[in-house]
This record gives sequence, C-alpha cells and structure tokens, in this order.
Amino acid sequence: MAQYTRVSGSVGLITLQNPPVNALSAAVRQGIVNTVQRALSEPEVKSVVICGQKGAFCGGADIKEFGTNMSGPPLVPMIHAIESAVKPVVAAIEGVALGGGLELALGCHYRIAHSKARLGLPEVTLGLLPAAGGTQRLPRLIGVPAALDLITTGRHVTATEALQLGIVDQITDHNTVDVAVKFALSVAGQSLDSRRISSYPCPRHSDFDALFEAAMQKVHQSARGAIAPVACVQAVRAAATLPYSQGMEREKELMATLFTSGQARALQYCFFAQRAVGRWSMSSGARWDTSKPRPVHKAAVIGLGTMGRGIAVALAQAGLSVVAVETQEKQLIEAKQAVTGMLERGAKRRGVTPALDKITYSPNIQNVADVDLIIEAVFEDMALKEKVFKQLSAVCKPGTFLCTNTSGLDINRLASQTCNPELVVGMHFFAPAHVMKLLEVVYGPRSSPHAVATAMHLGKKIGKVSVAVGNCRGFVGNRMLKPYLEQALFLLEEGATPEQVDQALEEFGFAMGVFRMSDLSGLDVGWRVRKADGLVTSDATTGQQARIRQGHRYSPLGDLLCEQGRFGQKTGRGWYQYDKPGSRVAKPDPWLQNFLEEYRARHGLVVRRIDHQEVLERCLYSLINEGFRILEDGIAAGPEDIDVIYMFGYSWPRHRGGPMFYASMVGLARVLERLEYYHQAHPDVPSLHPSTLLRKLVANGSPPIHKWREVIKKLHSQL
Ligand SMILES: CC/C=C/CC(=O)SCCNC(=O)CCNC(=O)[C@H](O)C(C)(C)COP(=O)(O)OP(=O)(O)OC[C@H]1O[C@@H](n2cnc3c(N)ncnc32)[C@H](O)[C@@H]1OP(=O)(O)O
Repeated sequence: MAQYTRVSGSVGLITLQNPPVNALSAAVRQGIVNTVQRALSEPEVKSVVICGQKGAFCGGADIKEFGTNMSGPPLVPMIHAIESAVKPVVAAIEGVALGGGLELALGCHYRIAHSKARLGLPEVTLGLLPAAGGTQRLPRLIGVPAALDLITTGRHVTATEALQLGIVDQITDHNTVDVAVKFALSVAGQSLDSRRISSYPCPRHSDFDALFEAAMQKVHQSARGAIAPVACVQAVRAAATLPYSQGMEREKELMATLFTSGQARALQYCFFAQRAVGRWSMSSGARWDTSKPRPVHKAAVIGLGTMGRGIAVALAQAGLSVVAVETQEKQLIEAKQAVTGMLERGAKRRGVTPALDKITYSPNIQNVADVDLIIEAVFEDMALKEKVFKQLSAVCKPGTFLCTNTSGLDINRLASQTCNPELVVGMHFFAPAHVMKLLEVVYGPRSSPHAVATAMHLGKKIGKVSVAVGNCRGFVGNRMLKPYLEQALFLLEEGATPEQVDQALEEFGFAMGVFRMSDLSGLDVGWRVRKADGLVTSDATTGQQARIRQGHRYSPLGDLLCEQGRFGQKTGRGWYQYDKPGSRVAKPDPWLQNFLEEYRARHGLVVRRIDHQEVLERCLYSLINEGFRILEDGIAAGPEDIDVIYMFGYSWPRHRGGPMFYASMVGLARVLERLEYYHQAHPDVPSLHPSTLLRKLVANGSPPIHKWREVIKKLHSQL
C-alpha cells in the first residue's frame, strides 16, 4: 500500500505503508505504480517525494513473497518509470533503505537521508543480487570498487558514509520528509538530464581486468562455496563493460539462476530462523510473549579466564555496570590489563569512548551483593562451580539471577546448591565471548520463565543471537558436536588423514575442518572431560577390546596425542604441526602419519580408501541424527533453534542453512538410508542408529521443515 497526499501546494507525497519496514509487497508495488502515475498526471504537482511510514523508508522486497507465486507489478519497470519521470522525484530516507528499497531510491532523482539512516544492498546475504538495477546503477553512481564492496558483502552503511560515497545528496538531523519536501519545491521545473543514474557512464578504472580478478579471488576465498557473491561480481562487471540496457539483461540472467537456487532458499530460511528464535518457548509451555524479563542494570562476572574476560567486555560495551571478580590476585591483575586492552581496541574500531569505568575489579566474591545478575565463568569443574553457586546464593541480594557459563554441565545440579533454584539458568557464551554472536540460554527443570526471559533479553541487549534450550549434557551445540568429533576419529582409524577429513569439511563450507578446529580450541579441553567421564584408561591392551569403552566403540587417538603433550596450536603440535606454539599455520605432520600407521597396526585395523562422500556423510549425518534426538527430547523447541546455534556458534556454512535445514534439502529419506547403511557397518556406534523422530518424519512423507513441529508434538503426546 502507498498513500498519496498533496503537500505544500505542489508536492505529491507518496508514503509507503507496510509496517514494520515497509517491505515492497505486491500491494506496496501496486500502490507505488498508482500513486506515481497520479502525481505525474496532476498538473498542480510539480515534484514528488517518496517516503516510508513510521520512520522506515523501505526494507526492500518482501522476503516472505519469494517462495510464492509472485504477483503484482515487477520492480524494474516501476523504478524505470520513476527515473524517466519528467517531474523531480526525491527519496526521503529515514530508518532503512535496503535492497529493493535502496534500488527504489536510486531510481529517484535526489536522495535525502536522516543522519541515523542505514543504507545497503544486502541481497547477497539472502543468496540473491540487487536485480532491480542495483548492480547497474550503484557502480555508475559511486564507482566500481565501492559498489563491489557494498554489493558483494551486503554491508549496511551509515548516512554519513553514504554521503561520502555519493549515494545520497544530503543528510539531515531534522524531519527528513519536511526537508525533502522543501528540497522538492526548490528543484521543481529544473532539468533532470543529469539526475538519471542509468544514463551515467560507469566511472573508468585504470585496470578493470585486474580489479575484477582481485574481486573474484576475494569472494571465492570468503564465500566458501556460496554462489551469490560470485554472481554479484559478474553483474557489476557487466555494469563496467556493457551499455546500461545490456547490463540490465545480464543482471536479470544472473538473478534467474540465483532466485530458485537451494542456497537462496537456505539463506532466506536463515533470515527467518534468526528472528524465530526470539519467540522462544520452554518445554513447560512458558513462552516469550507471556514471560517478562526483569531489568538488569548491574551484573557480575565470576572468574576472569578467557571466557570471563570476554563476557565482562560484552556487558560493559552494552552499557552495564560490571563487577569483575577473580580470587587469584595475579590472574586479576592480568585480567584487568587484558580487559582494558579489549575495551580500548573495540572502542577505537567503533569510534567511541572505551567503557573502562563500567567495570570494577575485585578479588572478593562478597562484592557482588548488590548486582541484579551474576554470570559464573570459573574453570569447567562441577565441584568448583557447585561451591561458587553455594557462596553466591548466600551473598547476593534476593532476586539476583545466577547464571553459569558452563559449556555442558548440569544446570539443575548447580541450581540445587542455591536457595532459589528458579533464578538459575545457563548463559553459554562462545569464545571469544565479546565477538561470537551466539548465546545458548539453558533452562533447567526449576528455572523460572522470568529467569529465561531475563537472560534472553540481556543476550539481545549485548548484541547476541540468543537461543533458549533445555538442560542436558552439552546442551544443543556441544551435544551434537560429540558424534561429529567421534566419527572424525573413527575415520582416522579406518585410513583417513586429518588433512583429508578437513579438506572435505572445508569444501563443504566450514571455515575450518574438525581437526584444525580442535587444534585451535586445544585438545586438552576434551581430554579433561573424557577423564572426568572415566573414558580415559591407562590400560595398554590392544585390539578391538581396547577400543570399546562403556559398551561402545571409542577411539583413544585424542587421548594418546594429549599424553604426548600435543594439545594443538598452543603447544605447536596437535593433529598438525605449527612453526611455533601459538602459530596458526597448520602443516601436515609426518610424525602423525607414522603414529597413525603404528596405531592401526597395533590394533589390527585394516586401512581402506575413504572418499569425501563418506567423510561428509558420517560426520554430518551423525551430528544431524543427534539434532533429531534433541528435538525428540524437547531440548530444542524447533529445528530453527538448532540451525541458528550451528550457524552462529559452530561456523556451519550459512548458505547450507544449518544442519537440520541441510537434512531437509538432502532429503530425509536419503539421510535415513545412509545412517542405516553406516549403522549396519558399525553396529557398535549408537550415534549412527537413526533416531525415532527421523524415522517418524520419513514415515510421514518427509514434510517440509516448517511442518516438523507438528510431527514432534504428536511424538511428544505419544510418550
Ligand atoms: C525480486 C527480488 C528482489 C530482491 C531485492 C530485495 O530487496 S531482497 C530484500 C533485501 N532486504 C533485506 O535484506 C533487509 C532485511 N531486513 C533486515 O535486515 C532487518 O529486518 C531490518 C530492516 C534492518 C530491521 O531490523 P530490526 O532488527 O529492526 O527488525 P527485524 O529484523 O526483527 O524485522 C522486523 C520484522 O520485519 C520482518 N522483515 C524485515 N525485513 C523484511 C523484508 N524485507 N521482507 C519481509 N519481512 C521483513 C522481519 O522478518 C521481522 O518480522 P517478525 O515477524 O517480527 O519476525
């Protein structure tokens, strides 16, 4: 919908009306076509202003329409009609002008933006390109290098940067529509010949070939198999080398291949999944819309190791007062220095003052008595955490929320150490905690909906994508990681190398394969957990029996490496070798090759050729299978929760849509068939045994992912 009014006597004011972001739905497009025609046909009207209702110019095409039979007037001729108009058209940009919204503004003759507005062409993040002339007009307006940057990354720019780049003509701190109307009155009747961007030549560059080659190389490196960034470069190249009309044809052609691609579907699913996780629910039925968060002005962090430091920085940067507690004096001094550095570097990057005065440091846990919420981040040791929770419960004021940053320990056991178990939840951050976007908010059986609402709200305030999950060993992310890591080790036993496994996973789109990732995280972390679980034995037996622990197949390979002091990057040796401890460049290690050969010989393992397909299927399908079990157990409310966790916390390639979406794209029947096949070959590996929910979904005809919740509900009601 678009409203038409006449203002100041001779200005036709067109207001887009589709809250909350005035997306260009069929009705809005039709409204624009009608109102533009009306403005151009009324003799009293000398100029036109286009704006958006309620402080948002336009968030672009309506993404919800993409999967449907799109009707209504197409964008390209609509924008063309505006650009060819004989009366000046001014875009009054408040809030956002994104995607089709910015393309609409680029079709206007003038653009005036509010100083707080954000502009961009984020189509690439949805697996698309700006196909309403964006790839052809933007390079003509701001030059090829800047246009390539904006179009291939999809990043938003501030109004100030937009002005510097030449995207907008003017910015204002006042009422943008009033300023635009005044401006429209001033340009009425003036020639528009120099204002139609499509008629501009594309600014020349000394060496277009080198420029595009470099751009292509860059997207190939960072895109990890995503096709849209590549198509974006091709489309901008067309703007630089072809006349406008031919460039538009090329833009259309490239968009046609993207629009129906699986990657576009996956990325658009991610867009909505990321928003859906905010509408959380607990297995008790408590929900986001019925549970109110309590205000948190002052928080405390207990334990200033790597995680605690990052959490303190994240809280302070969001404006909270923080008491940072570390009982070991040396560690406290080091932490203060490190946190100060992190705050200063972050502030420099963002052009703000560092929030140093937001944090007070203390060696004394008694100093948290007046805070609203505490995040415990001490060493991952249940006995230690239990002790801390008991102390905190005695010290803090009534109503203080007690949160733990454990990555997988039992929330309920910690809650039972306190007088108010309903105030206890998990807030599982990912390292580095001030950078990584994911936060798992973990509720135990006694956590109150208010506690969950408060943690979710705090997560949002500090810029995290927060996902509410139930309490189980490893929660969602680490629980699913376990079978993935396990399969990777089994593949080594059977003949694969770390490089081969990593290559398959990196070609799939992970930033790092499982072994490079383990080296980065530190192999000793998992070793300690396995020791605590009684899985690590000093027994020197060989053969199959030595590889069975607690009744299931077990690979001691990781333990054996740790026994050699090979903890990964930090020791300069792990699954790979590094030039020196702390170095990041992983190189294949001949020592490891010999070690694997000896290990296989000692255990009578027969080496066979393992291809990429097997690596991917065994690592990914076992992880996905655990995801189905998590849904079955009600630990995650829906597949979107799992997918968001994997995309934001475990670098699952976004263009694959998260593990559960990926399974739906592969086909649930196919995933089931392959799991059955591998389970038959490895009956002593329970994680390969297909889950009940997967079987149920396949038996129900493999419904699309948005219908899985119905099947899950039925399954729960039968239990
Ligand atoms: C024919 C093909 C043409 C393609 C060209 C295009 O234009 S593609 C679309 C390009 N536009 C975008 O990618 C912008 C997407 N939106 C955003 O980045 C953000 O929503 C925002 C505009 C920056 C606003 O962010 P904010 O945090 O303030 O709000 P939410 O993200 O929570 O959004 C509020 C609700 O609005 C829905 N929504 C937002 N944008 C669109 C859109 N373009 N189409 C449809 N719906 C959109 C969003 O889903 C939220 O809805 P809820 O129901 O509340 O979850």
